[in-house]
Amino acid sequence: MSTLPGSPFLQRRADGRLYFEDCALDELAREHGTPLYVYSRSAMRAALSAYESALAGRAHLLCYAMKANSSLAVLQLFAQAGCGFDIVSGGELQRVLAAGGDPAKVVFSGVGKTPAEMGQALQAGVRCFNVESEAELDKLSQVARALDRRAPVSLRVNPDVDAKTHPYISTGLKGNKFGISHQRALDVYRHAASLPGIEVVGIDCHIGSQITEIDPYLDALERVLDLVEAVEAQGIRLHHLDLGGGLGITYTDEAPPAPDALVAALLERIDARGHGHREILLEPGRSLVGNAGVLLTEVQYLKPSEVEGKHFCIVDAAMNDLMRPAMYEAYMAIVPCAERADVPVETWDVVGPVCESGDWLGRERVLAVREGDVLAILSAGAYGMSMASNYNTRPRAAEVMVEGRSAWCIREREKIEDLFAGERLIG
Ligand SMILES: Cc1ncc(COP(=O)(O)O)c(C=O)c1O
Ligand SMILES: N[C@@H](CCCC[NH3+])C(=O)O
Repeated sequence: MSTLPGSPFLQRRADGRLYFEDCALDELAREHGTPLYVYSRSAMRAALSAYESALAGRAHLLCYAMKANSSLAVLQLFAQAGCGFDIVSGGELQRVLAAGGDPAKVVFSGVGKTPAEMGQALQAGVRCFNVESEAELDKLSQVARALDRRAPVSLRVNPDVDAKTHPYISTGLKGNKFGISHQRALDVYRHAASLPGIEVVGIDCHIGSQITEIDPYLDALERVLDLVEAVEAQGIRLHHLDLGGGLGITYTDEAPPAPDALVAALLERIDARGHGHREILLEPGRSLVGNAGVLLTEVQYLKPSEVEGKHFCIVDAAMNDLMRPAMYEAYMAIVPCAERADVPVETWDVVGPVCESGDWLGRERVLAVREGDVLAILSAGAYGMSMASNYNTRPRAAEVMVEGRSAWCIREREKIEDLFAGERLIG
């Protein structure tokens, strides 16, 4: 038995087959078809309890950043465990409610909240708006007044800290569109405190995603705490510190800190500066679900190229199912669901059927494969299905949740008719 990168719940057993918990992945592929996302409930729960145990004894709220994986059964799991949610749209709020989540544990982030979304969130009674600009603050005050309410607000501060991650997923540098610069934030807090529709309740910061070091978090925390002290010196009380999400996972050989190591380092610094009485909010996404998911795909054709050394393994999943490789050149491990010794090992570019040269899932992968084999793309639980599209009129994949020997279909495969159901011919 051997464990693969990322999750102790994913194992290659003595029979040469890959199991998620006690479910053989080649069997799930046969039963449900491919492409197929498979998630492990135990892996998600284990990731959550790593955060929860590190925060035990503290006033805290974990707000799962649901953009990472917003499937209802995933949200249901976190809601039942008592989590809140970090949302970025009215649609995400509706999903939280549909999954049984508590709106009073929801924080609403995002640079472009519309007045309609603000109203919807106020009516639902969200815990806090993480406001990202002065213009948004003024709009939110107006919307709240019109509803005869006051909107609970944190300012999302941009601390200008390098999270040392891919430029597309860095959010805390001064050139990024996110948050209010830490130099301007004190003035904006004063303005917020003067607005009739706003009630200042906290401070928020989120510096990026797939972060593999603790130091950028501590650098950001120092700036946030400097600001908290300056704001409170003006008589404006900040109840909670929301330190965002962003903790990375292992895709191949990355070694990010474990959630408990990150939380311990943050709490130590918070206590050392005399802020230990504040409630801590965190917004982890990827680190709760990323390693708890795989994408299964069947090999359609093997196409050894005439060009020296280029061999294509054409599979039935594509960039529309899993966008990370095409979008960020992200490395995702790819392994066969059942090992075979009857074909030679070759170096393959694993590509999808979509009509784009950028439609690849893995380059130069050493695999022994034949047509009809099922491959597993690992660590696909975050930013996989939630970023899937219908490009090339491809229906989105089905999803299965496993726990022990049980497996539940949590999302049916989309049908072609679903894709143009709302379209109209003219005349
Ligand atoms: C505001 C906000 N909070 C939390 C997250 C979660 O990030 P991650 O999935 O990297 O933990 C994101 C995404 O980067 C985000 O934009
Ligand atoms: N979609 C990105 C993460 C974006 C984080 C959202 N702020 C990824 O797959 O890595």
